[in-house]
Amino acid sequence: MEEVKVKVGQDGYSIYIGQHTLAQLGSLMGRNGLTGKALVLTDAQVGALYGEQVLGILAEAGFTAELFAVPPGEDSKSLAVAETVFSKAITMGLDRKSVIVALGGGVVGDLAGFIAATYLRGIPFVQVPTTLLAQVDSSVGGKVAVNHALGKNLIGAFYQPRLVLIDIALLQSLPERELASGLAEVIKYGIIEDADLFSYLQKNSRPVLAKEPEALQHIIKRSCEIKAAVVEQDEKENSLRMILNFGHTIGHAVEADTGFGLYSHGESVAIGMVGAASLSAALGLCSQETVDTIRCIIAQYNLPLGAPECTTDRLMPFLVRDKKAVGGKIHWVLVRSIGSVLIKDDVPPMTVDEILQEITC
Ligand SMILES: NC(=O)c1ccc[n+]([C@@H]2O[C@H](COP(=O)([O-])OP(=O)(O)OC[C@H]3O[C@@H](n4cnc5c(N)ncnc54)[C@H](O)[C@@H]3O)[C@@H](O)[C@H]2O)c1
Ligand SMILES: O=C(O)C(=O)C[C@@H](O)[C@H](O)[C@H](O)COP(=O)(O)O
Ligand SMILES: [Zn+2]
Repeated sequence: MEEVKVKVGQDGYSIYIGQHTLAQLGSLMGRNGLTGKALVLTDAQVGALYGEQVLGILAEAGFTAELFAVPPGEDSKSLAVAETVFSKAITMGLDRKSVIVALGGGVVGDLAGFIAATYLRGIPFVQVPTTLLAQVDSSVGGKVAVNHALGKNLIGAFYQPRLVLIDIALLQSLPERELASGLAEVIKYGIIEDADLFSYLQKNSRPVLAKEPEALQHIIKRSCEIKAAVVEQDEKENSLRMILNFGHTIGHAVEADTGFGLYSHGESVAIGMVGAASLSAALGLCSQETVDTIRCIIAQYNLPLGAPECTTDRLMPFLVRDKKAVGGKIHWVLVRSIGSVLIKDDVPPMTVDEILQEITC
């Protein structure tokens, strides 16, 4: 098992990464000062696969644990579903020393973190991510939120978990489409920070798509290291952290415009990365070759390059509501070359319009 530290807040926390690590959940929680009651929040699909096993592991470590499953899918990241979880927490008698364990993908993790941040004004929570996307991205860094019909993640907080336990063996049951979705965020890390990771992905699509443990361990650890380093420097997204949002300005607009479900989060980010790369080239910031390289890796990992269901007019209002916008100015994360990005807040709306036309045709 490898360990990546996230040095944020008073004590920071650890991300534990390995094969068949789940059995150590209870002991790691104990070692990190957690005891008492535990509410394991999951979705119905993940709960059916791993719920009983996790309850057993926690019981053996002395926790009084109960499972609560929400419906699978993005719709569960809502205030309505959060309300049902709050009711469970209250009837179970969770107190400030109790813990919420997020067992699932990014939907469960973001929802569980939101509940943990607000229930009794904050109780500890632990991330046990079960999708690749959650293992490389959403379980780390403390962005917790639910959606609003008018936009993604509009109601939330920065609230860090007490530990993250990644068991790559859990990915064996993950459907291909969900694996690809997580790979979109790994491609993102390559573009924003690490040309070597990008080149590893270009050369190793076979073992990665075949879920070979060595390949998974490599890309997950590297992704967590990159995210941890960024979050340590700018936890609340005042500047540097914006780079983790590469592809998300358009990506979130695509997700919202298609009703949160037609395209998964990772697929929407893939489309958004194509848009952001084309925008960068249109502004003379990167070469057309860089755009083609990005399009090529996205296609290599079976991810979409555009969203023909969307229209420019409908996407525009979502862009303005991007959380990186200040005073109506959108902060775009743009690419210079693979491994290097920059932030720009003076992109002409006409150029954005042209790029949106391209990705929606
Ligand atoms: N907080 C952050 O920093 C952050 C970062 C990236 C994404 N996100 C959020 O994460 C969410 C997307 O997360 P996701 O892609 O994990 O989607 P998800 O949580 O909806 O999971 C995808 C599907 O996979 C199933 N699943 C999960 N684990 C499984 C397993 N091991 N085996 C079989 N099936 C399994 C789930 O039941 C679900 O149907 C979005 O809401 C996005 O906004 C947050
Ligand atoms: O951790 C971050 O910071 C990110 O931007 C990671 C993104 O992959 C993630 O989708 C995040 O939830 C987006 O946040 P938002 O602030 O744009 O809602
Ligand atoms: Zn994302």
